[in-house]
Amino acid sequence: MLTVENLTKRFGANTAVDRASFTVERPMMIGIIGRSGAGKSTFLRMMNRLTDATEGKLVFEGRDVLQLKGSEKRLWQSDCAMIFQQFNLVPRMDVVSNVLHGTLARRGTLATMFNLYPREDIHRAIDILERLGIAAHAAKRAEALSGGQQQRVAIARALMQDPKVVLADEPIASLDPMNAQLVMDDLRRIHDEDGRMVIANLHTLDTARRYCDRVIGMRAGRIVFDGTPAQLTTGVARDIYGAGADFSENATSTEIRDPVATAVIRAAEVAV
Ligand SMILES: Nc1ncnc2c1ncn2[C@@H]1O[C@H](COP(=O)(O)OP(=O)(O)OP(=O)(O)O)[C@@H](O)[C@H]1O
Repeated sequence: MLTVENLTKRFGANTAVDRASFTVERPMMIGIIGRSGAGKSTFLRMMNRLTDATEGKLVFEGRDVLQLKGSEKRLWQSDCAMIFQQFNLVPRMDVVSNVLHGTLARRGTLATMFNLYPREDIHRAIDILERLGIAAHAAKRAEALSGGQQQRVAIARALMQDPKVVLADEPIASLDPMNAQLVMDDLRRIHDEDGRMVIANLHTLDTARRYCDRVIGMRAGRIVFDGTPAQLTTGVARDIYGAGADFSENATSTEIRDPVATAVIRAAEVAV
């Protein structure tokens, strides 16, 4: 369903992504790992057309999305929602309006200017917030929420687009371990329950191993590993990160392993 062929991005003399190629046969959860500057963000930005590729193809369900223009490109961007490290919400706007922003691509300018949303969209936004356990915060300003809650609002906004693919660029890099786990659980659920493809850039190995069906390792713009979490041994990881024999996986660990405390947080949030 997705074929990436020799995808390349150059910024002047710097090759950020260098002839990346891989194929995905069915929706799955894919983690992309690699050190800072490896080209992970540039890859995601090319995929949803925030950045133009220099060369190569990216074929999704039979169409090279790199060739799409105008309304077709906007439709693809709606099919391919993106979540960012810094949430990118409108801080002073309430949560439900932030979620409704996920419908912007298919709404008219006037309706957008005056915040006119169809009733069914408002109900759907609240249903999505409920599903993510944050409906109790619907009327609050986004800036009043914790980082983890804000990221879940960003996920709700993405789901509002009913996307086929969710791209997440370091979705947990700004979160504490507990909130990181809540956000990763939600990303996994929207793959498991909805069948959406999720591609997440992750800065921690243990998260990639724990949540992803497949892991792609990038180093200096190239794909140097593509396999299952089980194949991602410490030796392979050392290679991806270009580290020496003293490489410690703990340095890339979020230690998000406390299910009891997570359940307590979820229950407390629902009760608020
Ligand atoms: N807009 C840009 N202009 C020039 N160079 C850029 C631009 N965006 C990225 N680069 C360069 O491309 C390379 C890959 O950057 P990219 O942000 O994709 O890496 P990354 O793996 O996502 O790293 P990080 O985890 O730090 O975000 C880097 O050398 C970076 O400096």
